[in-house]
Amino acid sequence: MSDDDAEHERSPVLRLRDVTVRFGGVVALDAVDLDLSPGETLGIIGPNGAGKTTLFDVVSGLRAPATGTVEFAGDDITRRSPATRARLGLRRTYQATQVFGWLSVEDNVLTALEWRGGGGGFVSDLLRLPARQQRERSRRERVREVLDLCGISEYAARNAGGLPLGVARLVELARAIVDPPAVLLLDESTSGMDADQAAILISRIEAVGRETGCAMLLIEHDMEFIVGRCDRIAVLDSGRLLAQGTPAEIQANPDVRRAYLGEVAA
Ligand SMILES: Nc1ncnc2c1ncn2[C@@H]1O[C@H](COP(=O)(O)OP(=O)(O)OP(=O)(O)O)[C@@H](O)[C@H]1O
Repeated sequence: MSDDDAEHERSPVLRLRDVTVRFGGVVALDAVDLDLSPGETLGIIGPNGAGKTTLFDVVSGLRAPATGTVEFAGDDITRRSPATRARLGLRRTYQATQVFGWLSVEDNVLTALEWRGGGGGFVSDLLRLPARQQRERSRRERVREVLDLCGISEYAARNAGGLPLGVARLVELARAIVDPPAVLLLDESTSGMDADQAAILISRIEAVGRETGCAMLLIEHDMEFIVGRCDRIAVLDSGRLLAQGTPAEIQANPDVRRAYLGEVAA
């Protein structure tokens, strides 16, 4: 490996500097600096209103910060659209699932591949050229692989509308990773689920992390998952980055215990 390659592997895939977001008088994010390394899993925790969702909105491009920058793989993407960011390899799932209810599960995942390009173009579609058919086959194969990885192969032909919440979230996960991401943002994936559904989803998220090697940014209220699965944890409180570190460091941090766990200083 050359020095350049080694440097590239070490440099953050996502870098936030001095990111501030205000809503009128409310400072939702206050000069936040944050780095995410390639392949790393970083959990974002904090009390209600701490700024977690706003942070995801800034990273995914739904909200422009008042000040500060967002860099992805070394490029400044602060002013890039959410669609451009997704195409670059920055994907997000939402608390409210966003599947197309009128399509099959397989087609839901296929469309996530299609809109990111490589569809062969209109003329190719019209003439049904062999190259186009070959691409279609390999795309379907890729979709099946991903359905398998997410544990939802048995639902492939089912209409995505009206699926149980746990399965719908897995469809969304499949859509986010079918074209392998560099960074995956998971927003409270397990919210609204019972413990069994949540455990299945968490094990699939872990499998996705292992298989794709993508970096993950997680907002999650399941502390067992956050502590057990994340390489690092960042704690937001009233828009400020209160602390970041390994799960053990965060669990032992007195400021975090006070702010997040409501502990009173001795
Ligand atoms: N669109 C908005 N307009 C006005 N204020 C907003 C808006 N979005 C967020 N806020 C405020 O910004 C602060 C941060 O909100 P945010 O939703 O990012 O927090 P959060 O940590 O995700 O909270 P929760 O855990 O409850 O989802 C809060 O005080 C919230 O009321």
